[in-house]
Amino acid sequence: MTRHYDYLAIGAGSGGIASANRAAIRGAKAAVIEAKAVGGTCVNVGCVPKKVMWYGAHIAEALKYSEAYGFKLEQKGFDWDTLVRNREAYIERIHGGYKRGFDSNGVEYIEGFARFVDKNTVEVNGEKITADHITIAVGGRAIIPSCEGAEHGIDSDGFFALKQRPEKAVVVGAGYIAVEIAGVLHALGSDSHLLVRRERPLRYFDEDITDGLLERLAQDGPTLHTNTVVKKVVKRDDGLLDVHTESGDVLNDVDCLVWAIGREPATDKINLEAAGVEVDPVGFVRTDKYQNTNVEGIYAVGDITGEAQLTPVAIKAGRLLAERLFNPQMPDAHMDYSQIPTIVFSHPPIGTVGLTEVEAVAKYGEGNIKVYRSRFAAMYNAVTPHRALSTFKLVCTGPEEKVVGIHGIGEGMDEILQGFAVAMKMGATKADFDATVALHPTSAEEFVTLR
Ligand SMILES: Cc1cc2nc3c(=O)[nH]c(=O)nc-3n(C[C@H](O)[C@H](O)[C@H](O)COP(=O)(O)OP(=O)(O)OC[C@H]3O[C@@H](n4cnc5c(N)ncnc54)[C@H](O)[C@@H]3O)c2cc1C
Ligand SMILES: NC(=O)c1ccc[n+]([C@@H]2O[C@H](COP(=O)([O-])OP(=O)(O)OC[C@H]3O[C@@H](n4cnc5c(N)ncnc54)[C@H](O)[C@@H]3O)[C@@H](O)[C@H]2O)c1
Repeated sequence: MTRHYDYLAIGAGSGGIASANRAAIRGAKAAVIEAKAVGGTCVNVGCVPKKVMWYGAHIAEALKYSEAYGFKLEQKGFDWDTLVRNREAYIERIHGGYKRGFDSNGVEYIEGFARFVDKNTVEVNGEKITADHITIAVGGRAIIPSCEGAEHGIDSDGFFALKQRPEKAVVVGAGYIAVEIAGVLHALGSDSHLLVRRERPLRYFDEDITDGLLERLAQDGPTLHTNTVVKKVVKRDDGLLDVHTESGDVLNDVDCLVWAIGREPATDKINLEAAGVEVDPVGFVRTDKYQNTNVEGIYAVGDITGEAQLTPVAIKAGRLLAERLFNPQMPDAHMDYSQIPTIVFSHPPIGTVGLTEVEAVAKYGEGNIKVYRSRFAAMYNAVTPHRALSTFKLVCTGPEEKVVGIHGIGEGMDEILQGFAVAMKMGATKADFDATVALHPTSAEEFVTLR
């Protein structure tokens, strides 16, 4: 007997889970197949453990500020193991929540690695499973460079598997993951080094914001090595690493090397050819705006599509796909990939939505852009010896000064952005921002008092 479903998601990560649950809620007989752990990258080796580590780093920072707030604390050290244990217990509870969600929605959870047999059939653990609609939601994995000794480094999965705090860590890369991991390690007490190939990390972010990041890194952050490319990694007899750069420098005595140079799609082992699904030269499954692949009845959502690689994007795309397929009220449902807000959990966090100043000038012309920015000391650290500046910025266009870009680096930016992203999505102008009464005293009020 072959099991048959109306809807089958391959991969129980953000996109697969969300789409299967929504399909079942809309009445479809749905299943999701997972090779590793329910929740996928985000829950197990991504957003969730990262944010827990970031909160740990946040507490370390608060302890540093505590003296200026009058606390006389005797610190007895930091126990990495406790933080990791509590983090993993929390993730276990999330797993339980997902399983209960499947049960209550009527989604079948199948453990195993799926491979296509034909356009309506996959094979899992030797069993053939068929479905009318199949969604590829298999996500991606870290890229490891090909330099000599690269195998001595770990990726972000390896970072979350660390049993103890590294003494000296080198993190290679200039994107979200590199900035976040290097920042956490620094705050938790490792001698942390961030190696970027060019002149700054997060090069595609608004320059005022990355200027702010550079300033903060120089004040209190991992040591930044710009224009630095790793040439080879040598593992010594004592187990430590020497990381050699193209320019001849060597970072010695490294006990943790993390590669964070981007992620690649995991489409190579699922026998897509059998289904006739085309991938781009990198391996991403390109879709139309309805998440349709080139094969009828096969869809793709999440990181595997090469679109903004963020959990809420995978979730929204997955849910909207299920609505389109199984909810007669929503035959045109599809994801709007414009104006996606995003946070980098640096120290302090960076938040951004819409166009950078450079992108706005390219799109609308220099004469049609008005930029408002504020550099200010957040009260939180201004009363301590660790006074540091935040940068908030609005990019506006046209005579009505429609807000097309919101950017900030500063304490609380991770929680501030969401509401402002709603305003921007609704087409808010600078005058709308100004007409809103400020919340005082907050950092957020800077956005409605910009001159
Ligand atoms: C370190 C890190 C930090 C991150 N932090 C954030 C953050 O703070 N905020 C944010 O929005 N995003 C963050 N992301 C990105 C986010 O995790 C991804 O965008 C999101 O998980 C993508 O969801 P997905 O469903 O496309 O894929 P995934 O979550 O990767 O899920 C794919 C699943 O498919 C499974 N699978 C693969 N092949 C098969 C197969 N053949 N059969 C069965 N199962 C299979 C995998 O085991 C995996 O569980 C982070 C990512 C990383 C790596
Ligand atoms: N806070 C968040 O929302 C969050 C956090 C982590 C990851 N993510 C998602 O996961 C995706 C992957 O993150 P990422 O940081 O791995 O990738 P990324 O694409 O953001 O950044 C990779 C960086 O590595 C650099 N790079 C590439 N090859 C290199 C090499 N050989 N040597 C040195 N540097 C090299 C690139 O220039 C780039 O800056 C992100 O694009 C993001 O969408 C999101």
